[in-house]
Formats: sequence, structure tokens, C-alpha cells
Amino acid sequence: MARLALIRHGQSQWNLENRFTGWVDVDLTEKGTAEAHKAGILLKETGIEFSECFTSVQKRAIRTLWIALDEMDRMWLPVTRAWQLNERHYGGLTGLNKAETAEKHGADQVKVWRRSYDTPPPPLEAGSEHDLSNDKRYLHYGVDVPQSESLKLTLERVQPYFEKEIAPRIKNGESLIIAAHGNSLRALVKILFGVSDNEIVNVEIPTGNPLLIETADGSLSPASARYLDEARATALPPIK
Ligand SMILES: O=C(O)[C@H](O)COP(=O)(O)O
Repeated sequence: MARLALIRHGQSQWNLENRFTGWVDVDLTEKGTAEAHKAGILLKETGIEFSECFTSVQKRAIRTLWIALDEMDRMWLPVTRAWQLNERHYGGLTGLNKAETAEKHGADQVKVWRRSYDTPPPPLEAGSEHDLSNDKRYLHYGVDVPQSESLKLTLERVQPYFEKEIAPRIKNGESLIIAAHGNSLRALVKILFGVSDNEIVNVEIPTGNPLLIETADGSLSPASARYLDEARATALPPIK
């Protein structure tokens, strides 16, 4: 039986300030750091021997993974960083306060931008301080930085990466950790649990709380799934 632990990064500075973050490389708060430590302790308590880890190229996810691996005394595990696991790009909403944006555009519109499957936020304005097209890491990886992403667009870059690099290892029975972001992980949950475009709107992933999925031998289908920190668990899609 393979195990997959999905960890959304711990609380970030912009989570705390309630700002749309996306590809901006914000770090963890003290609370987020504590959540990452707890995630590591809970993962260690499972006794599972993980063989490999995957994360994004954003420091809030990378640091969460580092802290968790330190707690697990597994800092030596191989780690692959992939931009495809980045948060969805929040386009022209990047940096804005979520509550103020809801006051300005209405809560329903903001819910569509945040949770609908295929409506991207407005694109980043030309010359925005949040334009990362010339960021060294994206030049390094040769990434065409998006101007805005819906969950659908996010899934369209998460899925091919997952299928090529991660799915074969799961089918091979390996136990893996993926430390990533609210929406790149919603995309993965949509893929793994077969969640419909309409139902994915209800999936929320808490920060720093490992979601442990067990898959039946040789398959990607979840046989069981639970959040390790039960007190901070959110509803999971049904297992089919
Ligand atoms: O990028 C962000 O702002 C958050 O990490 C995820 O935000 P959301 O819950 O509003 O999609």
C-alpha cells in the first residue's frame, strides 16, 4: 500500500494579513512555523517510511517541508522542487486584501475568483510590482510566468507533472510527501478523488495539516484519507 502525505504550507505572512498571494514568495509566520513543526511530529508518529518528497519553488512550502523533515529526522530524503506545484497565480488580485476586495466587488464575485473551477481572476496589470516574469528562479527554470490562473489552469500544469513524476512512484508502492499550496493541492485532490468541477468549490485545505492518503496496491485511487491534525480537519470528498 502506497501513502501520499499532502501538506499545505503553514500560515504565511500574507495568509495572516488576508492578502491574495499566489506566486509572491512570502515566508511563514511564527504560527506557520509551529504548524510545520506539528505536521512533522504527526508524520513521524505515523511510523511511515517515506522515500521521496516534492515541493514547489516557493519558500513557504519549501520551508514547511524542511521543518517537517527535521522533526522526522529525515532531512536526508530526496527533495524535488517543481514550479508546477506552485500556488495558482492570482493575477490582478495579487497583494490585495481579500476582505477589502469582497467589499469592493461583492462576496459572490470574490468566491467565484477564489473557488470556481474555471474563472481566472483578472490579469496582472502591466508594470505591476508583482510581475515575476524576470524573477531569477523562473528564468532559471525557463518558465513562462502566467498572468493569472483559474484552478483549471493550475490543474493543467499540476496534472502532467503529477502523472509523469509522482503517479508512477505511487503505483510502485512508494510513500511520498508533497508540500505545496492551497490550490495546487486542491488540483491534486480533484485528480485523486475524482471531484467534479462543481464540487471542487467546497474543498478547502487547512494550512500545515498533513492529509494522509492510502492508495490500493498499484492504483492511484484513495483507499482511505484523513487529516493527521483532527482538530483542524476540513471535510474531504467522498472516496469512490
Ligand atoms: O494565494 C493565496 O492567497 C492563498 O495561498 C490561497 O488563497 P485562497 O484560499 O484565497 O485561494
